[in-house]
Amino acid sequence: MSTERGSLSISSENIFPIIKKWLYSDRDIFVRELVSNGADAITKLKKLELVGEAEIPEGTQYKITVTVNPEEKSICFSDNGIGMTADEVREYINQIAYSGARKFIEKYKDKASEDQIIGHFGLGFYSAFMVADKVTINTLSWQKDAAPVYWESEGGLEYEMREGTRTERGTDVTLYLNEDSYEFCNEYRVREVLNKYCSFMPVEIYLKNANEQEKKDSDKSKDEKKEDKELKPINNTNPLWTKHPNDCTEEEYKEFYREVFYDFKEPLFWIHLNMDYPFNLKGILYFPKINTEYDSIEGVIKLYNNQVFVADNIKEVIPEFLMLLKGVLDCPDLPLNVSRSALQNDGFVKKISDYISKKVADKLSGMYKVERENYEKFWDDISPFIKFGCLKDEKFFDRMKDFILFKNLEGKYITLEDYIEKSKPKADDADNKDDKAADEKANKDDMATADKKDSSGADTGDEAKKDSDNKKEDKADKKDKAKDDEKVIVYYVTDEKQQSQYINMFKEAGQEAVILRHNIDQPFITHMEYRNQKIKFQRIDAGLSDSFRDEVEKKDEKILKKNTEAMTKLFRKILGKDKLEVKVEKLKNDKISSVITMSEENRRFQDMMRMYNIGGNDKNLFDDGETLILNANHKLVQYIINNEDSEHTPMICEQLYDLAYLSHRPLEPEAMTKFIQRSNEIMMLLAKC
Ligand SMILES: Nc1ncnc2c1ncn2[C@@H]1O[C@H](COP(=O)(O)OP(=O)(O)OP(=O)(O)O)[C@@H](O)[C@H]1O
Repeated sequence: MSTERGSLSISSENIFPIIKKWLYSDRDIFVRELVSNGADAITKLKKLELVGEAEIPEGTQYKITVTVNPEEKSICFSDNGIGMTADEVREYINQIAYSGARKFIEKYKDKASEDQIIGHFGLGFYSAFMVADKVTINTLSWQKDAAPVYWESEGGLEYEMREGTRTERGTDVTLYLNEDSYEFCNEYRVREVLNKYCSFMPVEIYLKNANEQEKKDSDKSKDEKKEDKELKPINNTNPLWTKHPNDCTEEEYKEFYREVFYDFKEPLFWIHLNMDYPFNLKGILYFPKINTEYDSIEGVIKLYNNQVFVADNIKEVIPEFLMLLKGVLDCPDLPLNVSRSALQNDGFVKKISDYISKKVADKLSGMYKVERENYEKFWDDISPFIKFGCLKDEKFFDRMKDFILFKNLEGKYITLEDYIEKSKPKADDADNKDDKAADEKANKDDMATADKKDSSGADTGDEAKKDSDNKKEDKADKKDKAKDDEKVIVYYVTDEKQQSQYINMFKEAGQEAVILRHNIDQPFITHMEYRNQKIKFQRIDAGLSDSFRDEVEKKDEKILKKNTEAMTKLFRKILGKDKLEVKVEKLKNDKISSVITMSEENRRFQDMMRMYNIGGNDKNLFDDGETLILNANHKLVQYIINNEDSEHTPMICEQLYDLAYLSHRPLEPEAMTKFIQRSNEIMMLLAKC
């Protein structure tokens, strides 16, 4: 073959600046592209062998060798795949590779900076020119009697082709690096890049340093040379996700997790996705052990395309809440050479995302049904993730809503249904009692009306019926309305230490409450209320139900009212809080002197204001809506009621207020200082010193 020269028909002034800018952040991508080309060449040859077209000597070890040469400032990608004939080089390299690049640029030239492109697939061979001034190809086709071809191009605009010298089937692509890219002839740097992109490629990849090899060869004995041959590939060609789940052991899953995520804490459990239809998707999602004390949980989902790494955490493909997990996903069908915004609108991508979300919900609900014990054991770790998923993905919420657990005051895990069931009998009893009484009354009224009308002698049978019907309708209306108002209240605790006084009261009254102490719980319960209009969450200190109070006789009621008025005046004056609500009540637990309650709405609103730092030092804003309940069954309260003017009353009032406040929310610094001082004074009074 005579030497052949030509120019590559691309308009150079457009292409380079764009590609350079576009690839700037991850120039190392060329390694992935060239190794992938080698792997494709091997896969093609294997296929030809499979269909009986190509005859390959037995024992052939397919491999790709990446050789760095720091002295020559080059890097070479060598494979023993299909190779190319001169015609193929003309077609695939001179035309297709370049026309591919050109098409690509035409499509993205206006968007390159803003609209980031996901995978850089599609650029392939051309990406070599991002780091190299000169690129050469030495190739020999698998075909019988094929002649070797040598090809070179400087700058990627013109090429030269002639007969080559290669004697073994396959292709070498050598890049003579430009000054800015010398890092890519450093063995460690290249190893790093190979580990990033090629750790799980399906063909063995070896990394060599040409200079060291030469040195070793000259120094070494024969035995040592043999050792070199047993160099280990840098990759694992059969990553666990490619195996059938039935063939994987627990230890293998754990080891793979350590290997990929360098996390030496064992994962809680995992989901192995293995699907061929209607799209091809394989992967393993791990639920890592997390510490719920910390707010942020960061996971990583690695996305692969046919075992070639594409990127971490591509949110267009992976449901956002899954980013809290750690995992690998291999999806060969993904259109990765398109822009991110195109992916967002891609129905197919949406389907994948939905499928993954469904699989995760299936696994979790399956665990709930079959391995409830394990599910409970993991609950504290997985619940922030599940709740986040419920907030972000309505379908996930629908699938998971019956499998949300709540830890109650006894430390047992119950579902919302369990909770409702437990609080139902009382409500039902009351309901039934009321209904029965109302029914009886309505019947009696009916009869009385009928009697009356009858005795007057008028033919009012119909009217009486109408009247009775009206009453019944009225009753039904009222009942509906009552049902509407009668939401099941789910009481909850956010801080077991701080709210211990309320917890004790709840426990004594046999009242159920659940513990919701994670940050995600507030938005989550708001969402639950929105989705389930029959329930209402209420923090344990939002109010006291009748079950905490003594039954009060009529005459006592009057006294309590009078005391309430007196104490309101007194406390407002002493504390200087003229909006403070005070109530004197008879609480069953006579060890409790004072409690503060604040309506759920007010507290949520104030918590939100605090979170966003609105309202600053406006104390009045935050005192708004609180009620101080004084227990008339407690001796101290009785004392101040009876001794409003005593010398110690102001001190006792302040202390009672602070003690109640402490169970509700931490004291502000100034109040805390006063509280400590006052406590000391009280002890001094006790010690009479
Ligand atoms: N190492 C190789 N051995 C054999 N043929 C190769 C090799 N490298 C490239 N080719 C040929 O050159 C063509 C163009 O390569 P290029 O990398 O530009 O695009 P591609 O591999 O087809 O697609 P992609 O953009 O996904 O990489 C390939 O399709 C292949 O036919």
